[in-house]
Amino acid sequence: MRHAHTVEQVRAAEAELMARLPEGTLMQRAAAGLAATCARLLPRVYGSRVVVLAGSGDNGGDALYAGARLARRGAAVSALLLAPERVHTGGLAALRAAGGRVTTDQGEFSRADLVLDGIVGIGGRGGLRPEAQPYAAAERRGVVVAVDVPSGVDPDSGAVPGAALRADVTVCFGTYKPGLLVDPGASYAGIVQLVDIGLALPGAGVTALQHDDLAGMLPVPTVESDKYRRGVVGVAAGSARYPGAALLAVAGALRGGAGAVRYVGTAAEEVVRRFPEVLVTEGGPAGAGRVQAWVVGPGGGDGAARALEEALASPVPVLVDADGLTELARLGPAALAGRTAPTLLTPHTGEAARLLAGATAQAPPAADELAAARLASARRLAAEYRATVLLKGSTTVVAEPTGEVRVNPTGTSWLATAGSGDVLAGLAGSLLAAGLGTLDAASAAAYLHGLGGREAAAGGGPVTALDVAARLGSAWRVVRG
Ligand SMILES: NC(=O)C1=CN([C@@H]2O[C@H](COP(=O)(O)OP(=O)(O)OC[C@H]3O[C@@H](n4cnc5c(N)ncnc54)[C@H](OP(=O)(O)O)[C@@H]3O)[C@@H](O)[C@H]2O)[C@@H](O)CC1
Ligand SMILES: [K+]
Repeated sequence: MRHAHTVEQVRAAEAELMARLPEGTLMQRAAAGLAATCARLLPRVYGSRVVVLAGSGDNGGDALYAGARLARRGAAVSALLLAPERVHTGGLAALRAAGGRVTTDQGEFSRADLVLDGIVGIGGRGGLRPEAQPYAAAERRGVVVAVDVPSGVDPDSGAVPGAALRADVTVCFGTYKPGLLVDPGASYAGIVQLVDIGLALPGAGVTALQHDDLAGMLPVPTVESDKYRRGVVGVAAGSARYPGAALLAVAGALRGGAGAVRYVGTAAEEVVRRFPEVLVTEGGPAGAGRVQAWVVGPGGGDGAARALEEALASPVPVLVDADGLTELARLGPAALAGRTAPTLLTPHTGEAARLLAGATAQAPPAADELAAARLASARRLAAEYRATVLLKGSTTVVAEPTGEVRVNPTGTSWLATAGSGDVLAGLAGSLLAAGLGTLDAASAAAYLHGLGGREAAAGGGPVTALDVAARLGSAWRVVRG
């Protein structure tokens, strides 16, 4: 699991540790880890050209001290100072003492084998300032290593409010920052490496699953398992207008670990023809047999209102997607007030905007605003509806009403394809039926779905939702080792 902490949490832990250590110890730990990563990235340190972009704070100090360490190993290190009158004096002195120099030739940025971005770190606000903006657009031949955070990325939210420096590698200190894991910030961070500097941190509000976490979470049948013990997932999806959504949701549900899939709705004939193993019932959820979790809404059309009402009245977990969400936005959070079992909402940003409007009786916010602040948007929605919310997008995030968030590290932009969300809904519902809680089911489903998407897109071409569903089995095998 990757744990990410806010700037406020990092500052508090830093102050507590600094009070017990000789001055400068933390910065030296940070610089040592940074220099070690840079040395690994260079074919050889001796003779390579390194440029340090140094801003006015300790982030610049880290970069200058790391530059000094590389200079001592024979690199030709020069520093471009963004605020010369406020540069970190200790860092600059160390660099000079090691044979590094200050330059004003911005062209050195483009010629460097490696650039250290120490313009601004967790003290940064807003995008790059005018003096740093040319570097965001400049050509580069070497690798760019961001110090703690790519400059211009908001560490807490991942928002990129103006120009930012795109990194190939980000070396962060003490903990991950949420902005390194959530787009758009994550897309500026490249590969993120963590250097332990000894901070004692509280529980993380934002986490990201890794392969090992999935291996421990996914349901595994035992010798005593029968289909009912493994869970039956009910899928109320598809309509005369969108029969395909039923097939895609069922395709996802069949690969989520539940023992059986029960389909209710008007696409029953097509579903059985395609998937003979599925139990089918005409009508709505209320008249169907026993299930351990419901998925309602994909392609539901006019039938979505009734399916939603019946599913929400049941005492089992319910996942609401697509047309079910449109209906829920109309009803508002009151529709979930009487639920005794958990509810999982899986909106894209457009649906999230409608849901928020339904909760606040205000005009819906712009979907791109929600996407730019996706952590805050998902948290707000989860709090308003008192439900778990999986907000789809370039980084899918799952938020609990408590504010706890999991961000999904897998995925590919090829997943933004018609029907992909139907597969995800079926998969997550199946994991719910198999007994996972809403947070685990949603984040595990997003993870597997992302891996399936990556695998389907491995050749570099477009993928279809069915391609993704077909790869889910192998995604399970990958994470279970
Ligand atoms: N926490 C830890 O445990 C450890 C932290 N360490 C390191 O310290 C870093 C934090 O250092 P920090 O506090 O000095 O802040 P930092 O990010 O260098 O900014 C400095 C100043 O920049 C300015 N500024 C603001 N926005 C800007 C912008 N967009 N573009 C340009 N400038 C901008 C603003 O000043 P202003 O100009 O507004 O007066 C601000 O005060 C941290 O990221 C890590 O690298 C490690 O050494 C070890 C342990
Ligand atoms: K930086």
